[in-house]
Parts: sequence; C-alpha cells; structure tokens
Amino acid sequence: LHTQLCKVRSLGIPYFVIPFCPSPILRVFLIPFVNLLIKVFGLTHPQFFLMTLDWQVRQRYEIYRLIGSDMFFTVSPWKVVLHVADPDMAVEVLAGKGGNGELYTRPDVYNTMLGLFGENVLTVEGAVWRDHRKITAPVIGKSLSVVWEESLTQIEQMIQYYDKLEAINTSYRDFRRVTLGVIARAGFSKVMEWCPLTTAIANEKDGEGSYQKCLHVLFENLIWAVIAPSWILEMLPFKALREAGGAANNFRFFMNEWFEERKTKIELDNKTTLGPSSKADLMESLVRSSGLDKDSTLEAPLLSKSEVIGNAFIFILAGHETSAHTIANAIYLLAMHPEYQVKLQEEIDSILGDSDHNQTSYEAHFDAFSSGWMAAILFEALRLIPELTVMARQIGPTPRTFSRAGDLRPITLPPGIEFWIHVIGLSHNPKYWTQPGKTEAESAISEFRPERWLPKPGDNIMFKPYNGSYIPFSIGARGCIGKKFAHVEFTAIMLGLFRDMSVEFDSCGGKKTFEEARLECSVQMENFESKITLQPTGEMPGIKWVRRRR
Ligand code: HEM
Repeated sequence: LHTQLCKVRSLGIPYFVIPFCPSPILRVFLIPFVNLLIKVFGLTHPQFFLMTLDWQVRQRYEIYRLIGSDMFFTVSPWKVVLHVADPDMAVEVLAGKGGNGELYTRPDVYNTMLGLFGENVLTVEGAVWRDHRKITAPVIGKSLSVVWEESLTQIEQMIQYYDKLEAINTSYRDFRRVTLGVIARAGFSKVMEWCPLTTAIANEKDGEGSYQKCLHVLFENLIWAVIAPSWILEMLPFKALREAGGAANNFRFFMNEWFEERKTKIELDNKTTLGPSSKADLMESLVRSSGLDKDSTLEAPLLSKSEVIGNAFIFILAGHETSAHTIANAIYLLAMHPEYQVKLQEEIDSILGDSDHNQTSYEAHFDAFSSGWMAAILFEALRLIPELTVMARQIGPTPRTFSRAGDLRPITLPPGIEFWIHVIGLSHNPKYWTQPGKTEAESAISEFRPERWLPKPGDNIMFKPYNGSYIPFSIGARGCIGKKFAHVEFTAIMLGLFRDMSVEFDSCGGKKTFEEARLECSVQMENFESKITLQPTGEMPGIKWVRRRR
C-alpha cells in the first residue's frame, strides 16, 4: 500500500485509500458481504461505497462534485485506479496513443472473461486487432437492411404473443430474445423465430430451442463459466452451476457445427464461383479468413478456428445484450413519460403517412428517423443509462504525461495505473450538460429530457455534446463496431412497437397509481447492476401494451 501511495501522493489529484478494488470476480465472493455491512451500518463515506460495484450508477457525478475534481484515485495494495469524469482525459485515454504509439490496452481481467471461447476483436491488441477489425467491421456495416427487416419481423412475432397477455414484467428478457434473433439472422444467416424463453427452454428436443436455451443459460451465468472450466462446473452439486457448465460446452458444440457447415459451403463455392458474394455475412467473413479465401496471398491464415469461434461469441454477446437493454430502458422511460410517447408517435405518423410500417426498409426510412424524436429518445436513454458504466484501460510500461485543460498543470502518471473512464459521470457532468441560457437545475441533467438533443428550429443537425462528454459507444478507433447496427435496430423495433401501440404501467387492477409505478421504476433504475451490461436486479413494475386509437 505504501508503494502504491507513493505513486499518487505528489500528483495533486484527490485520492481515497480502500482495502481492495472491486472486480467482477470479487462480485461473487466478497462484494455481497461488503454491501450488507454498508447497509447495516449506514456507511456513506466514499471510502466505503468505493469498495462496492456499481457505485458509478448511484453516484453519477456526485462524488466528483463533493471532492471538487473531475478525477480521483482509489489506492489499494494491489491496484491504483484513476476514475475519470473529465472529457478531455477520456478522449486522450480512449482515442489517444500510448508511449509505444499504440492505443491504451484493456486490463487483462476483461480479456479473460470475454476471450472465454477464443481471442476476438475485443480482446486482442495492436496489429492482430487491426486484422480482426478489418475482417468484421465491413460485413457488420453491410448488414443494415437485414437488421431492419428482421427487427420488424421479430417485433411482429413478439406482439402476437403480448396480445394474449394482460401485463408483462419480462421485457428485458423478451427484448434479449428479439435482438438475439436479429444478430443471428444478420450475422450468421440463422432464422430464430421469436418465442418466449420459457417455451424455448421447454422445447429441448428441437435444435433451435436448445440453441436458444444454451445462449440464455450461458449469458445469465457467464461469470461462473469464466471462473471455472466447464468440466468442474458440471461436477458441482448446484443445478445453476451445472447448467452454466453445460451451456458453455453446448456453445462450443453449436459453434463448431456452424463453423463446419460454413466451411463446407465455402469450399463448394470456391470450386464453382469466383469468391465471396457481396451478401457474405459475418460468419462467412470469419470462416473465409481462417484460410479458406481462395484469393488470399497470405502465407498463414489471418484467424485460427478458435479465433473464429471467439469472434462469433463476442458478436452474439455484444450484439444482443446491449441493444436489448437499451430498448427496454427506453420503453420504461417512455412509460414514465407518456408525453414523449405522443411525440414519437406523431413523428412516426408524419413520416409514414398511411403506409404500413411492415413494408418499410432501411434504405427508404432510416434517415427520416435519424434527426428527430426517435434518435433523441435513443441518445437520451443511453445518456442516462449506458450499457457499460466504466471503460477500463491501463497505462503501458512507461510513465505518461497528460496535458490538462485550462490552467491545470500536466500530470505524469507512472506505469501500473488503470483508468476507469466513468461513462455516467461524464454524461452527468454539469460543466458540459448545463444548457446555454439555463441553470443546472433547469437543464434537469438527471432527468429524461430527449428534447435536449433535437435540432434547433430550421436545422436538422442533432445537438452535438462536447467531445468526450457522451461516450456510450466509446470513441476512437476502438469504438463500438455495432453503433449503427444498434441505431438501426432500435429505430425499426420502436417503429414496430409504437406505430400501433402505446405502453403504460400495469395498475394491478387499480391497486397501483401511475405515480407509484413511476417511483418504483426510478428506484429500480438507480439500483441497476453491471452484469457485463447494466441491468435490473430487482423486479421492474409490470407494463401493458395497448392498441392506439387513431
Ligand atoms: C446500444 C447498443 C450498444 C452499445 C451501448 C455498445 C457499446 C459499446 C462500447 C462502449 C464498446 C467499447 C468497449 C470498450 O472499449 O471497453 C463497444 C465495443 C464493441 N461493440 Fe458495441 N455496443 C452496442 C451494440 C453493439 C452491437 C449491436 C454490436 C455488434 C453487432 C457490437 C459490437 C461491438 C464490438 C465487436 C466491440 C469491440 C470493438 C473493438 O474493440 O474494436 N456492439 N460497444
């Protein structure tokens, strides 16, 4: 601890000493106990809550306001972390180059978790990362028409099921099912009809059902699959752990099958046609890069089979959970603020006129929805509740000097420090989010106010926040590959829902008022937890979809 303290004491940045630094692995063993102690003894000092996970969600910008600095350190015997709500520093760390001319790297613990099935674009660095990115990013960019079409299909199927229900409190899970169907079709050319997960799980004999079950169980219990190998999990006397181990094994099995299936097809194509068609999907691009591209002049394939499977895993994971939770969050925010639903529906009606929303296409309709209420609702939902609360990076082996805005003196940080870029702290920093001509209170920074994004009258350019103050998709070369994919998916899904329906809270037969449900919802949202992405841990209030009267 003394050695770590010596690194930060002279830097002039506030610091807190804590006995350990929270990490995903400690979440399982230690953090619940710490949470209990904090609750029982009512410990409110930062030194205590900084040991918990997800204090970033509850604090937002408050801790930075309390200490009067947009950065502070936590120092524990094992680790020094610089927590950052300063946009210039965020840009420097996420998009700038480190001492060796390369981008700052992610800490190893994240790579171990996310590289569970093989190295992939998220876990590799340097020249290897550039190869992975070149193979995956262009095909994801070309899949947007399919994303639009499949999003509408999935939503149509979901609505048919919802029509039979009074109220729903499984929205997060149901939308995960929708977005899984979208990435399966757009990235892997697999059709997965929407069905409630319970049905899919019951239907184990059917190949598609068991594939869905495998993904569901795997993603719900990923932390266990990371901590212990599948064969150990499968031997343990706990059903949930045995299932997690089984799901990890099944995932390998399915991916292997998909790989072989695609390999056979490409080998056949290589004999008959000139090469990849312009409609090649992600899986085709990955498998071709594993040495099957007949035009390749490379001596060795760019990807091994394990890297193909590693990338398939990361795209299924990153490509469905993030989007599903963003959509579910937006729907709850709209249930809390019906006035914005009306705005959205008016926009949809004015763009579509009498035409059927199921006949729309990405090419003809996406742009029309990208500079009004639809886009504003997405941006505002992600500002309040991003999917990743922290973006972690580590400093390289040599000290680095960072210049700072205004008259703040530059700081030189020693090796071994981690940066935790605080996404919600940045998007609530009043220096950047207080609107011109308004006070901080009038700008309602912690409230859902999509209108802050709308173009000024006579313009069609959405509000552009200060660089680095809004980074739900990260920034720079390592920013999200699926940003546009997620935007298109969100637009088509919201169109499919709000064209004919409105969402409202379930009053439980008149026993719960709107205000009670709204309060319940905001309390739940303040207690969201990061399980890879930010999500509810308690039960969200029930919602109802009702047909619109037009
Ligand atoms: C609302 C939806 C989404 C959000 C908020 C989101 C957010 C992010 C963020 C913050 C990162 C950077 C992580 C870091 O630097 O530590 C990232 C990276 C990534 N995202 Fe997304 N994402 C979304 C949707 C998607 C979709 C739909 C896909 C795929 C189709 C996707 C694929 C990826 C990949 C592959 C990376 C790694 C990029 C790299 O390291 O080069 N994401 N995403």
